[in-house]
Amino acid sequence: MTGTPVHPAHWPAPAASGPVDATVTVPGSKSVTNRGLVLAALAAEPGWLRRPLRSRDTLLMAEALRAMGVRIEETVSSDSGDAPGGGEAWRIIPAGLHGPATVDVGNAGTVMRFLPPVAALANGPVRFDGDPRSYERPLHGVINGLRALGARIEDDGRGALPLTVHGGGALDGGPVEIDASSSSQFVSALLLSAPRFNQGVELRHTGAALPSLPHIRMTVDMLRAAGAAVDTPEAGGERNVWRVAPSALLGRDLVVEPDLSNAQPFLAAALVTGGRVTIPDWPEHTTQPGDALRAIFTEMGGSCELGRDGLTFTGSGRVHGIDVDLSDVGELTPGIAAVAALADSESVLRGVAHLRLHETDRLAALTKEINGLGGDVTETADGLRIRPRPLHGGVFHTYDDHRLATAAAIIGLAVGGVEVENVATTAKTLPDFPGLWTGMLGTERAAAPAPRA
Ligand SMILES: O=C(O)C1=C[C@@H](OP(=O)(O)O)[C@@H](O)[C@H](O)C1
Ligand SMILES: C=C(OP(=O)(O)O)C(=O)O
Repeated sequence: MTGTPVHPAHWPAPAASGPVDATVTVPGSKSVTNRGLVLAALAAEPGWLRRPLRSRDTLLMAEALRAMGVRIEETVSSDSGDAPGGGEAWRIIPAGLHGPATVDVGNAGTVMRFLPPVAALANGPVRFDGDPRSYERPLHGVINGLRALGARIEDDGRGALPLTVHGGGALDGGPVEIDASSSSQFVSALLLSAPRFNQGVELRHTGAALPSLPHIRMTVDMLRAAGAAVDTPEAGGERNVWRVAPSALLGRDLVVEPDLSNAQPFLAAALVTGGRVTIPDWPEHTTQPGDALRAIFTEMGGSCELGRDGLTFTGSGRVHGIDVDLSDVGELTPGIAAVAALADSESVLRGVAHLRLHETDRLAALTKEINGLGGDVTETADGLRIRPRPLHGGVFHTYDDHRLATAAAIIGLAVGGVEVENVATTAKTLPDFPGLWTGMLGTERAAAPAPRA
């Protein structure tokens, strides 16, 4: 392990003493939970979310919907937590949406983008505010889009928080063009509420490349599963256009998949230590971007098998660099950068310029912090170039970014003396990350691997 912390408030990232061999149950998906909450709140009847993620981002979403009149009851069923119907469940009971209300978005992209359209459907003013960083994250696509669709919004003209949506109880809807090149969440936001707009929506993205396409597919899939008619005329040659017809939404009974992006550090631990990690309940089919880790980490030196027990990822003991376009799966970048810093060859991570506007400027933060441990990372116009170097211990700053903290933990497995500043920031999307991490390490195989049963 790592000895005395250099700063008592910092978390000494545990080094692995051998190959990890663990099964890690990862909590529910942030993206599915927060879409599920919004769709259930807009539905015509009550619904259930089972195994929801309970983390800062999802609790802020639930609190905001409650502030607008929705009832959300948190229950723990006495059935086994392993059964699809067992464990924690939230019952969502929609009601007439109303202001006055205040919404704290924290630093949750899903809350700051998905809820202004909901507020436009409410009766009365809804004020949006959040962490200092939320003032810097782009929101112009949602603000401009909603105004074009008939909403009244009071803001300071920067295309960002804070703002007040003066809901009129209904919204015209209709055709609208936005530039969503800085966040796919602008598109998801307008689509999620669109069945409740009088004319639905015909949404067209007009800017440069659109990031995080799997997250838009997740929005479309979940809308359809709730009974909405969504047309994506891509097949007819019309790209970046979505049509949602006005309709009532059904109350669903939805079991939330594990968060595959939060599975990343655990899979990375298998890769970096040449060990083996199983993630139970890995879905066979999913729109979550984390599913891409099967291919990405395999290319970086491991192998994986999807079976009855879940996804088992096995490291080979060697870690290779990678040249990869991450525009579809940008939220995986910090974890991939951490593994790349420990690889046997150079990596180039492309297509993720929009990460400069995430929880922090992730490209600058990863460059500074990995280089602070002796690494050689340079920023490119749209990503990172990472040349592995022998690393040493030191403080890894996290800038209130959960994925910076988990990236630091990955590096700490292989590099003694890494101190993670504010590891508690992982609570944005992952309750008790340090507990899960040390639990995984508690099951490390001894230096000589024990025979498998
Ligand atoms: O819709 C979603 O649930 C998300 C979309 C993506 O946002 P961007 O398109 O802004 O990168 C992703 O990075 C974020 O973590 C979650
Ligand atoms: C970009 C992320 O979050 P947000 O939903 O706040 O945009 C993320 O979780 O990596």
